[in-house]
Amino acid sequence: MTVNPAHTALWPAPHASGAVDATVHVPGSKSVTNRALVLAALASEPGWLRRPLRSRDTLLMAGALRAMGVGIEETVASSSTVAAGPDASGEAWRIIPSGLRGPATVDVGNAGTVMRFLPPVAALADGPVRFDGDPRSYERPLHGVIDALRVLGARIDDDARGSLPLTVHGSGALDGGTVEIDASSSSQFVSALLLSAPRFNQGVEVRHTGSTLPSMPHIRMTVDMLRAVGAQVDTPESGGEPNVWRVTSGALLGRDLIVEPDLSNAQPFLAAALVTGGTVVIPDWPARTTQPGDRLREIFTEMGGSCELTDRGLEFTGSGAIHGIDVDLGEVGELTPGVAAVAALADSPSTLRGVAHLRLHETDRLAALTKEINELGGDVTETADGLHIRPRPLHGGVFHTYDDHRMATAGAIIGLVVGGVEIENVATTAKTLPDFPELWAGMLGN
Ligand SMILES: O=C(O)C1=C[C@@H](OP(=O)(O)O)[C@@H](O)[C@H](O)C1
Ligand SMILES: C=C(OP(=O)(O)O)C(=O)O
Repeated sequence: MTVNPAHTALWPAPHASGAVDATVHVPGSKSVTNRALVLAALASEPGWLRRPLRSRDTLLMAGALRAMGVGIEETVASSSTVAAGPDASGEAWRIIPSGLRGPATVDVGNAGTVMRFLPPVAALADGPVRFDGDPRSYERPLHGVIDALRVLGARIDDDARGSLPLTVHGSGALDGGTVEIDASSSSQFVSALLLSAPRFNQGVEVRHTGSTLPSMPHIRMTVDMLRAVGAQVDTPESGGEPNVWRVTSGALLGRDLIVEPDLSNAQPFLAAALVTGGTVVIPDWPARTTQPGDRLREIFTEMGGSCELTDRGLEFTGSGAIHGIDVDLGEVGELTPGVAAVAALADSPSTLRGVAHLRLHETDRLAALTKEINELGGDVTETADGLHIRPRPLHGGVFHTYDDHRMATAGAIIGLVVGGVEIENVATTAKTLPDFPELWAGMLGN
């Protein structure tokens, strides 16, 4: 967790002069966009992706698939020309699968979805695919995917043993079969193996052997999206053995999918309503979703707000009071920075649990949140698996972000009600929400 000297630009976090009252159109989900790109690339016919997220992580995914020979055409569709209905107007990507090619080079940046979901795809290519990325990507766990792919028949050179950079020597096909993995450090190991498994000769049986498994909603998202393109998937929730997922080998359909707004990226805007006692509406909030951000309705209600799903979207209102919370965030780890920011402003202490694996996210998020909130006058301590947050009056100062988009948005939440907060490298939000400063200013009527 080091401050990046190349990114010392400071963004004065806008202060809210009163209760916010805004409607915020949140761009598409990173997790849905990147899964949809992988599944469309593996399909046996072209497909469409409408309202995709266009951000660093998704452009890296698209670039990597293109490098392996997949066609991705970016178009803007008008409401009168789309088959999927009027809601599908706007940006649309047409994905044209082809035989996956190597040699190719993939830049994963610091995208967990790219570094974990693509090595199994590369194993199906007909030549070597070299993976490299940001320095932090070398530190993020990848061994679960590498070891599993070897068991399933792939040849991989991982110079650094279990992490990036590495080369997958694709041979045009992969046996597949049964594999045991410990996915306690990232659910993305499981998702990665399941997503490509319909194209493995024998499909896959993934048996998770670790003591914990984070981010179950993201695994459900993988399973739902696989089924939506015609894959047969057996899961613990559909009557199978606990901790075992099976995907049958078979062709995938090309579909026409509208990407839901990214509900985890809706978090700072909902938090703005909560901490200023205002109202924020997020249009197109899905009535049913696997996105972990949907848990915000419950978490932020417990912390003092109230919400309702109406024809306009999710209408979230703060009461003026902000309460502490004792919550296990293991299933929804990516919400932790935003929950911690609100908790630092609450009227009672909070305990956030179940998120030890966040130490290996974009940065060590537990250390970063502790340091940055405490430097503004807060009282946060790390526990073995989370944070204790005792609210204290905060003051202005620089909030460092460690190349972590969710640190930047967490700092912005605090800056709404604490004068003089400056966010270092707010541009890091481009990982999943490139227009964050503009959306934030728009919410505030600036
Ligand atoms: O599969 C996905 O799209 C994700 C899974 C989660 O990863 P971990 O299980 O590694 O926390 C989450 O934190 C990440 O933002 C996105
Ligand atoms: C952990 C995150 O991302 P990644 O997909 O890189 O794991 C995140 O977005 O909070």
